[in-house]
Amino acid sequence: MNLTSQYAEPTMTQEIFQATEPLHLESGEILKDYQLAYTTYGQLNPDRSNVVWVIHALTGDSKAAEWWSGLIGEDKFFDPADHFIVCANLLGSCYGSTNPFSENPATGEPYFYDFPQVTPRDLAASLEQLRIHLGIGQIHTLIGGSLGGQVGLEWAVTLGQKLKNAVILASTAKTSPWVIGLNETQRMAIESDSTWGERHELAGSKGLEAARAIAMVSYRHPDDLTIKQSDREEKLDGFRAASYLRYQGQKLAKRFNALSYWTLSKAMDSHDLGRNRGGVDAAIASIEARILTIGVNSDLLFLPKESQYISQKAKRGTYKEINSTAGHDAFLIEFEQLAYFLKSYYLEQK
Ligand SMILES: CC(=O)SCCNC(=O)CCNC(=O)[C@H](O)C(C)(C)COP(=O)(O)OP(=O)(O)OC[C@H]1O[C@@H](n2cnc3c(N)ncnc32)[C@H](O)[C@@H]1OP(=O)(O)O
Ligand SMILES: N[C@@H](CCO)C(=O)O
Repeated sequence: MNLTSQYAEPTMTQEIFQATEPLHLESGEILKDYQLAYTTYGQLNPDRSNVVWVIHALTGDSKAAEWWSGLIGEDKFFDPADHFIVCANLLGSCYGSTNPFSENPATGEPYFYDFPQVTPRDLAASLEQLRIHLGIGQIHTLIGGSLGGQVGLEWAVTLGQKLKNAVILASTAKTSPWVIGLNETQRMAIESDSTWGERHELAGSKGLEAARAIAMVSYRHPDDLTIKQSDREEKLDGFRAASYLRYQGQKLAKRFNALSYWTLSKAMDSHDLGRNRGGVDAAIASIEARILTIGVNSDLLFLPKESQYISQKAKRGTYKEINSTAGHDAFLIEFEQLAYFLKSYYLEQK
């Protein structure tokens, strides 16, 4: 299959990878038949040394040049004229990869609530199968933020010398109780929707709206809302911040579903790079690639010190910090700073 999107640059292709090997999950369950939807931009160069592998965050998709348009595209830092850029939709997500609405081979029906628990390590293992399928021997740069950074770290451990650079943004080596708590409040919101438990794609969608609104508060910083959502007039109700959060909830519920959200937020909670590896420090130190971690000074979700910690414990780590009032999502927004950090990082010799 080679679908060409009307929005695509000429060198973009979207494909489906159908796995031939089952995926043995950390939970002990086995995902027998699974697929990954992936997008590529540009061409592999003759010595196959120009691979940039992008990993999306919680609600992203494989079209990295759309949601990271300031970083990927013609004349951008990662230009398809120079790089072969790959991004796959993560397992569990609803943009073409196997997810809770896919057919469960054991029953012939959609998985719905029986979709197995997946972890960032499992997600990395599925990407590894795609790498092998694509015949990519070495990845020049693996880059991902938030959940994408967790998956990137997991994959960096197992890729060994097949990876040259890992760029991990606004992420962590082990999910903090704070983030797990925030995610649990969002799942509680989903559970409180009376349609949760029903077997269709809109199940839990009002709950998902509330979950996204809660999440958005953690993706922003108080200063950001003060700048963008202060009310000019004196009032008792009908505040801009309230309508902003309601709108953001509705916007996500139109393009996502509660079961995928549940699956991926559980994956985020389960992240522990050090599990069965002698702890987080040993796991970070085992990464052969150079690592650039980028924190956000105003991130209230994955704190900048968590990103800094990874670079401190890495064999060859560098830390940079985005200065922004945007909060956690700054890694999806502050393109000039990102491009500057990347440029200086690649110029450094380590
Ligand atoms: C198929 C797909 O789309 S998947 C891929 C896209 N998504 C991803 O990859 C996930 C990562 N991206 C994101 O999370 C987001 O896109 C971000 C963080 C980069 C930017 O978020 P945005 O919602 O675009 O920006 P922001 O927080 O400033 O909100 C702007 C929106 O809120 C609306 N808004 C702003 N203030 C208010 C208010 N007081 N009341 C109601 N609505 C408001 C704006 O009109 C705008 O609406 P629009 O999105 O329909 O144009
Ligand atoms: N705003 C990001 C989430 C946090 O990384 C997303 O919706 O994927």
